[in-house]
Amino acid sequence: MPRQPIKEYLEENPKKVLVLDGGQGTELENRGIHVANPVWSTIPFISESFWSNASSKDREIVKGMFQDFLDAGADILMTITYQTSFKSVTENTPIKTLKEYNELLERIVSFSRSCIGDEKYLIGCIGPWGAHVCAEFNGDYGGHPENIDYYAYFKPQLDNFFQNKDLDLIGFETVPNFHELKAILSWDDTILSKPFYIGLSVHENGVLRDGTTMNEIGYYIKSLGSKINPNFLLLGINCVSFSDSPDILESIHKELPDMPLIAYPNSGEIYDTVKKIWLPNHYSDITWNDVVNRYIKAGARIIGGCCRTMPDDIEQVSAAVKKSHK
Ligand code: MET
Ligand SMILES: [Zn+2]
Repeated sequence: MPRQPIKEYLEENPKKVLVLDGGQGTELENRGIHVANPVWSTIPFISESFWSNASSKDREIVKGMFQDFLDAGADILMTITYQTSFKSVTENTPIKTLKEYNELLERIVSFSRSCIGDEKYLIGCIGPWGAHVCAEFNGDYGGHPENIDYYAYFKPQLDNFFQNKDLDLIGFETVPNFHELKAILSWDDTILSKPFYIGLSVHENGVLRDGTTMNEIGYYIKSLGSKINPNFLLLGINCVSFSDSPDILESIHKELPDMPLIAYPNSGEIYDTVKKIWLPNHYSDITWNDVVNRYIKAGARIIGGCCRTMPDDIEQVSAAVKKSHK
């Protein structure tokens, strides 16, 4: 077994920080894949030619992206499965059965593993319910978010990922709603049977997108006490504003000082949904080095980038992490 189990690695090396890759969906878009469709960055994997034609252009693009993140210094990379829930895939692609869906996930995971080799860690990435209903950035899960059957939504992807030995960690990303967070934390280690983390989607002003404060989240997690799933390894933030992210991570650390954290912000650019362009980040004087140092002081153990962060960003994260290890 070339990789030490990630839980053991984090426990035995309390001062070490792992470098995560950058924003994959937006990076594939930069490289020419048209991701504007209901299953977003899953799209290249839906076409049979991706699998049957070894020199398919999309295949080269995905491989090239993984290689560039590896060259930038990533220790841990993600499968491109943010919008690959059973519901999204079966409603929007020719894939209709559980058998075909499982084949799709197995192909994606084993392809990702072949791109990154056996030594790096691989995260099975799972987008929130919000990714299915376009609500990751407003947390609006309708009138009765408590009645949504989150388990039914996640189950096919979870069942598949939890039995796949190529995956070291499961990532619930961009979770914007407190009811969804509580649902995930209510599942025990028979359901969530391998290490997982939760990345929260947090507004610039520091509250979860649905308005829940970090204090309420901290209080809730502490109240679970020994009932907490032992596979819950890290809590953190992803796809939040680059410049506000250190304050946000520090606020989580203040509530839960012993919790290992994960942080991977977006580039800080804002997407103009009308003009369909990215508008610049107004705080470009803040560097990755500053951000990474503040994250590490606040208990971060995995650091990388989300949407619109590129290999060049990961190189800067990696340089800052290396300096901190000296
Ligand atoms: C909307 S956040 C998207 C996160 C996902 N891991 C990606 O970069 O593709
Ligand atoms: Zn993102």
